[in-house]
Amino acid sequence: MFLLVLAVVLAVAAYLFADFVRLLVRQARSPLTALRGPPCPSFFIGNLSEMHDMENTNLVAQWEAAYGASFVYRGFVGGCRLMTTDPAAVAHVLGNAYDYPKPDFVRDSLATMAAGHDGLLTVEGDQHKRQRKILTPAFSSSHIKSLTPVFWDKASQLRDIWLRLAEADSCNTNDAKSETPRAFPGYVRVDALAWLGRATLDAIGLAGFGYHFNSLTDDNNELARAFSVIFSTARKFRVMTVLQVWFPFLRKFRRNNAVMTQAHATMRRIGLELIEERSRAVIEEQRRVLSGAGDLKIDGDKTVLGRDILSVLIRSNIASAAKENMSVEEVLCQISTFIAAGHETTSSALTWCLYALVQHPLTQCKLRAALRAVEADLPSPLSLSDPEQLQQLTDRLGRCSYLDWVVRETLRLHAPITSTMRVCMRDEDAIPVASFDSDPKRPECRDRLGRRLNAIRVHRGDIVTVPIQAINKSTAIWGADACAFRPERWAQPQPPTDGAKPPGLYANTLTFLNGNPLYGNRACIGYKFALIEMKIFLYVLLKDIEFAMEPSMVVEKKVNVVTRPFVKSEPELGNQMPLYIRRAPPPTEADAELLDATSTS
Ligand code: HEM
Repeated sequence: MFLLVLAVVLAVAAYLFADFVRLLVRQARSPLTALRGPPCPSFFIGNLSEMHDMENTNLVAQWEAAYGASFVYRGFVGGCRLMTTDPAAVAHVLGNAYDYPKPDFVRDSLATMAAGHDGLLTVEGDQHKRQRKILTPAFSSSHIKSLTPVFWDKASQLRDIWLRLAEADSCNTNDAKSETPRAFPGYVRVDALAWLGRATLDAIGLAGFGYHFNSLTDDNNELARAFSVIFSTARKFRVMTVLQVWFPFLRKFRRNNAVMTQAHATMRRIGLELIEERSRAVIEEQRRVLSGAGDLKIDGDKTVLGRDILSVLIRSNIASAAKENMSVEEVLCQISTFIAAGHETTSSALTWCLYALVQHPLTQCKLRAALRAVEADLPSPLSLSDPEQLQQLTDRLGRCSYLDWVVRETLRLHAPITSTMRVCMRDEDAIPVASFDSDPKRPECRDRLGRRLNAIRVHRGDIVTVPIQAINKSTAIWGADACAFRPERWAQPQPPTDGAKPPGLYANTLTFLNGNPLYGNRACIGYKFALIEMKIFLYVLLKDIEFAMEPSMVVEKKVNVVTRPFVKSEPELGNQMPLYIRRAPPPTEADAELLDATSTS
């Protein structure tokens, strides 16, 4: 017995050792070793430890200033990874997404967090192309527009809850620290992150799957609890995590406690019930259409009985040729993928937007004036049950420039996903860099010996990091005030005005990434959903509520896939955004002047 155990241990050790040697050889032969980069503080984990806090330390900007737009940092056992803020290099990597997929340790980590191994976020190649084609109709502008009543409803529900809290005795609130400081008489403290998280979860549940989480009013929904367990179990930075990156074998030894297993089982059971229910409804819908019963006819999304994304996905799935269909397992993974991808990203964006507005009270006042002007000549009060009125208002919000500028500036400066990683799967490749002649402000790309490069050579297995947030606020792209929150910069038609623009899908930023339908489109499929949702929430909340923050409070960013706020002086409260709220005073004549300022800035 002892010998058998010894043999197994030796076999495993030999296997790991061989893998380790292969890794060292591959890393040593990578052409990336020729590039410049910061010193490596640790042989074992390279620069990874200092990068953990890079959204607060502006580390990438410091590295960019020292080594240019493309340089290498070190990963596990000194492996060189390319980091680039160069628009041409980023465009090449994102534009050839099927040759530059997410590394398998990233996919694996996203899959175990919630997205599943067969969801759109984690699949690659032909499977991704097929899924994206089936899912695209569910995210068309017209379809997203038909989902807006859900956003109006949830935003109004949150506003009413906040106003009730604000108007009740502040000592009676359930929020963590209800004591109102003297600086804010008449205000009450709420944790905006938690409340917005609940509201956006409710919204994705209804708009995505016709499922009522009711998390704004009920703490006990079992699916909401399952998701909260899964998200909060997101892994901490541990040596084991680093080892699992390179030795997939070790991923089998992840700590998966009973609560987590139970949460996954709940997610699966409810997901299957939802699919069955929706499939039955869609098949019945089609049967009635084919038999000529009732007044139903198939007319794109307009015949939707349930307008939710899952119904459209099932309908689109049924309409595809059999070999193009998604399996039940794949459909199941889309449910958790959309909840994972669409809920905390949007609540993070909204939370950071409110943060930016409390830091810039004049902008908050201007935005409120602009929002109040949107409904100036509509019958008042707004009726949520009048779809025509809601549609009219949604269209007007779409045309409110100042709201659009605030949303763009928030998503530029506070991208909820701050970086992404890709791995080269071509045997070798030359990643182009922006030429110095086309963009003289940009530092040239040079190797360790100081030689100017027109392209960066990479081999299969080389990792490329795209620092989304750092590119969004790069001074080389956005100018000297790149780090300032200044919505007025969007008064120009297409900022940034000179130099090479980042190859982003939205507002010349990389917040939603970008893609190429032929070679791999990994851009955010839900970006129109997120933008409309954000605008409706901001309209409903800002119009009636005034927000403030204790000036002494230092808020930092903590990145765990999504960026969340963290108050330095209150670490025991974890991620939070403590804001002070009160009912906004009625409009005054000064609002008209503010409104003028928004249109002339
Ligand atoms: C402000 C809100 C949002 C932001 C900033 C955001 C950002 C992103 C980013 C950066 C990616 C690419 C990730 C990568 O490849 O590394 C992505 C992908 C994705 N997003 Fe979003 N997202 C948001 C909202 C949403 C919403 C509301 C949904 C769904 C309802 C959604 C669904 C997805 C999906 C399914 C993918 C994977 C797409 C693919 O690989 O083909 N996102 N998102």
